[in-house]
Parts: sequence; structure tokens; C-alpha cells
Amino acid sequence: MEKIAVLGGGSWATALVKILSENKAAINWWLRNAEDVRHLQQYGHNPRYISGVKFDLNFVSPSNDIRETVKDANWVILAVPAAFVQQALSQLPQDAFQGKTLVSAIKGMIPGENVLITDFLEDHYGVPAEHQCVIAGPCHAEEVALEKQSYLTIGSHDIARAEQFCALLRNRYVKANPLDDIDGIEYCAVMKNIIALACGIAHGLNYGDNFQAVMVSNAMEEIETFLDAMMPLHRDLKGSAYLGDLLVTAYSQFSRNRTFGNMIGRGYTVKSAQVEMNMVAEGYYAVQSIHELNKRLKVEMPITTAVYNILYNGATPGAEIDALKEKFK
Ligand SMILES: NC(=O)c1ccc[n+]([C@@H]2O[C@H](COP(=O)([O-])OP(=O)(O)OC[C@H]3O[C@@H](n4cnc5c(N)ncnc54)[C@H](O)[C@@H]3O)[C@@H](O)[C@H]2O)c1
Ligand SMILES: O=P(O)(O)OC[C@H](O)CO
Repeated sequence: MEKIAVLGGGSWATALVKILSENKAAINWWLRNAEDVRHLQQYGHNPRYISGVKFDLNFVSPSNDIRETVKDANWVILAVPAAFVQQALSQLPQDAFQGKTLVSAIKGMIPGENVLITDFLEDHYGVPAEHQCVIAGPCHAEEVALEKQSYLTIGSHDIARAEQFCALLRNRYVKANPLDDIDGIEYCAVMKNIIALACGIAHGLNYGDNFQAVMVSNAMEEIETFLDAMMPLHRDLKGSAYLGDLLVTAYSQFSRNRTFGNMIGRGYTVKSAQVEMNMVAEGYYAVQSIHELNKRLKVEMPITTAVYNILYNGATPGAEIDALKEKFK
């Protein structure tokens, strides 16, 4: 039997534990909150996120001891927001992941270091690139809970390893496919969150679907320009791990980033939007990282720049979106 450690207590970790445990893998599940662990052990539900999902505790062992959770696992899935990765892993020794496959389910970068999660794991924990996978694709935890048809893409330099992980995920409502462009899909997942923030901001300012469609079309060009400058490769951005993920985030009622942007467009401060959400909009942190990286690349990224100016430079959302309106074709 596969032994899988899942790290994180939010919506996505909860959805992944549902998928994997229903396939009868043994899951050690680390949540930082001891109260949530006790609730899960007693009632079989995560009290905070997608709490309608009931777990079979014959397959799921919740714990708030991260060392124990990771110890015997051959797969370790990281599903905490990027901003809290360093804090979460700080209790682990540097060789904690030796001989294991690390799977990042995170769509974000390490703030300050401005590196992808896979690069962070290689640099700080010595996990070789070929021992890593990422989970990509347009998939909201809320729809997994409802068992709505979903598609995941598993990126890895080691395609056989990615295929092995796909096999652990596939079920009646989840299709999973391997892909070797691990860095491309990781960067794209980071950038789509920034675009969803921009879509939310525009919506909050009362722009409609016509404008959003043009925003998303321009965003695809912005993502392509950035990826080509950062890591040139012939890739088909029409694939669901790229365009599909952008679309679900930009349009879905479940999107954290769009919701956060919408509040900013309606006049909330960053702090009040964060307090009201209870969930983490990765794009808030990502825009700072991408802005920093682009100081070196110097490619044209008008949407990213507008979101950065609004969130970090005190620019007025109305003025920034008005400026974009003139640039878009
Ligand atoms: N939710 C989805 O549908 C979905 C889908 C694909 C990928 N992801 C990615 O999964 C990752 C996890 O996001 P999520 O949606 O599960 O989170 P979430 O927004 O549902 O929940 C927030 C999480 O952040 C944790 N948290 C909040 N403040 C913290 C702090 N100060 N220190 C440590 N942890 C703190 C909470 O405990 C909780 O686990 C993100 O990178 C996200 O982009 C999410
Ligand atoms: O759509 P968001 O902003 O909730 O982000 C979650 C996932 O990345 C969707 O694939």
C-alpha cells in the first residue's frame, strides 16, 4: 500500500485527502491546528474547510506532529499556502525528505526568496528535481467535494513518476495526465492568480464580461511573454494546465483570488479583505515575487504591474484599470 503524507489543513489539502483516501491509499495528514486534528479524529470532518467531506479514518490519520507524519511516507504532498511553507517545514530536519517523492500542490512562490516551491525544496532540503512533482490544472477543492468532473495535470521531469502519481489520483470524477513542463506549469499557476486578482478588481469596479474577456486574452499574451523570457520551451499554452487554470480562476465563484480582487475593487483595504476571506489569495504574494523577477527580465507585463501598483504602491484601482483599458486591444 502507498504511504502518503499530506501537509496542510486548508481546502486543497482536504480535497486531495478525499481523492487519495477514497482510492484506499494510507494517508498521514498533518494539520497545524491541534483542535482541528481532534475534531477530525472524533468526527471524520475538517471543521474549517469543505467540512461536508467525511473521511474513512481507516485510511486517514490526522496529526499535528509533522515529523511523525512525514517519517514513513514515500510520497509527501505539500498543500500549505506558499507564504507559510518555510514556517511549516521549519520543524523538520534537512534530510527529512530523503528517498521520498515530494509533490507540490501549491500555486505560489516563496515570498522574499521569489523562488518556485520545487526550487526551494531542492535548495533547502536537497530534494533532486527528478524526485519532485507538481499538481496543476483547473481544479477547485469545492468542486472535488461535490464530485464534479475535474482534470489534473501532474508535472515532473521524471514522467514515469508523474504517471505513478496520476494513478493514485484517478477516479470516477478525476482524470489525471502527466506532463514534463514542470517549471512552466508552476510559473503559469503563479501568474494566473495575479490575473484573477485583476479580473476581480475590474468586476468590483463594475466592469462587465466584455472587458474581462479582453483582460483574459491579454493575460495569455502576458503569461506567454513571461514564460518565454524566464524559461523558453515550445509549450502549448492552450492546454488545461495553462489556459484552463487561468479560466477557472478568472471566472469561478469559488476563486479565492478573484474574490479578493473583487473586494479590493469595491474599496476594501488589503487587510480587511484578508480578514474577511478566511482563505488565502496566493496572488497577493505572487505579484510581488513576479514584479521582483521582472526587474531582471524587463518584459512588458501591464496587468501584473497594475495589480502590483494597487496592492503595494497605494495606486487607485480605478486609475490602474482605466490605464489598462487604453492599452488593451
Ligand atoms: N483551494 C483550491 O481549490 C486549490 C486548488 C489548487 C491549488 N490550490 C493551492 O493550494 C495551496 C493551499 O491553499 P488552500 O486553498 O488549501 O488554502 P485555503 O485558502 O483553503 O486555506 C488557508 C490555509 O492557510 C493556512 N494558514 C492561514 N494562515 C496561516 C498562518 N499564519 N500560518 C500557517 N498557515 C496558515 C490555513 O491553516 C489553511 O490551511 C495554495 O497554494 C493554493 O493556491 C488550492
Ligand atoms: O481559483 P483560486 O484563486 O481559488 O485558486 C485555486 C486553484 O488554483 C484553481 O485551480
